[in-house]
Amino acid sequence: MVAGGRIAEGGPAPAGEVIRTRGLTKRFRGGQLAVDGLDLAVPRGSVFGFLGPNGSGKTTTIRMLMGLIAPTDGVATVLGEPMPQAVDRVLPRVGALIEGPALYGFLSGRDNLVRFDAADPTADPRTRARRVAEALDRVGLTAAAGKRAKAYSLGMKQRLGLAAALLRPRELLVLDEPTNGLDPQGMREIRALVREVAADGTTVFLSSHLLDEIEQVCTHAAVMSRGRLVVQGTVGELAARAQGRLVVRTPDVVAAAKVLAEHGVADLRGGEGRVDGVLPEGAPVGGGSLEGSSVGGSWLDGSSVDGSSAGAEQVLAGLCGALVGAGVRVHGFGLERGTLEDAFVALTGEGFDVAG
Ligand SMILES: Nc1ncnc2c1ncn2[C@@H]1O[C@H](COP(=O)(O)OP(=O)(O)OP(=O)(O)O)[C@@H](O)[C@H]1O
Repeated sequence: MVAGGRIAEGGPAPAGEVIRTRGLTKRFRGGQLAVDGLDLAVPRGSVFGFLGPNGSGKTTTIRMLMGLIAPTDGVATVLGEPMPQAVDRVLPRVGALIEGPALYGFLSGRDNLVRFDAADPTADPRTRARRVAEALDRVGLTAAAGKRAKAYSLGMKQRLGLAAALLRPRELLVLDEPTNGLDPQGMREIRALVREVAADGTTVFLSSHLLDEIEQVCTHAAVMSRGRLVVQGTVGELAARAQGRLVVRTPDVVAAAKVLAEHGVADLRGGEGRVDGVLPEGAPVGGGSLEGSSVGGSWLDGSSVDGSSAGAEQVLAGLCGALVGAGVRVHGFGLERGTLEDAFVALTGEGFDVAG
């Protein structure tokens, strides 16, 4: 599919990718490898969460995507254009909020927006007041529009920054940790805004170190760890598959655990009428073997997601057959959905803040 491909007129689904990188790499002068061979694909129309612990390379990636710094190696395409080469053509189509908005504290919220709008050579001065009023309304700052920006709370400043990014219709909105430092109410406001913007058809790319934020607002996610992409896919795929635990309901707990252990199910836990455990990658099942791409850490390469569910089903069927064949009474059998947090901790071996 062509990167940045346009939606066909009247076409039902968003087509193409708004961001695509190949081998994108940034090594800073001091030798620090901040981003290491990143292959990222952000589908048009998605709310794409770029997740990773502090220092994992998110901001550096965003700065390369926006043409603020040049990559050491690799290529980045944004809205179908190469970056940073096409920065002048691409940036007018992108709203960005990176490292907090650059506001004049002594100016009112409204006058800050007037200033942003005036800095845009393509913005018609005759319709400026209307654009500014609409942007203020959109982020809920109409009542506070006359207040100096330095008197705004952090959440209000972020909303004003978003209003500035949304003064004109955008195809892509890029937000670097948009809720960082906000209280729960401020976070809710920003997340609601992100959802609204996305519902209007703008693709949103937002970085975060908060898992539940990604779960709440994003359709897709990519996980960074130490400059490398660990995984990317839809949020549903990530949560559902990376850490699903097999749950067997049975009165024969000991016998069931024995059979499951023999078939490679790990981390077995027995309880009242139930046994659960983890399907390991490559576990032998019913004489066959589990495909490497089906379950476990390595399946999420972004390309084999659909094909892998058939593999998982086969594994489950084999296990169920083995239990029944061994005389275990199976009253319930299935995979329990893991949370995104389970998935990411398993994939990165790192913990996350899950506040918010
Ligand atoms: N200008 C720079 N010079 C040298 N090293 C840098 C520079 N900018 C970032 N780094 C390093 O690159 C790595 C990635 O940083 P980056 O800011 O991209 O991570 P991040 O995931 O955005 O983290 P955070 O959430 O803390 O912003 C870190 O080790 C950081 O110290």
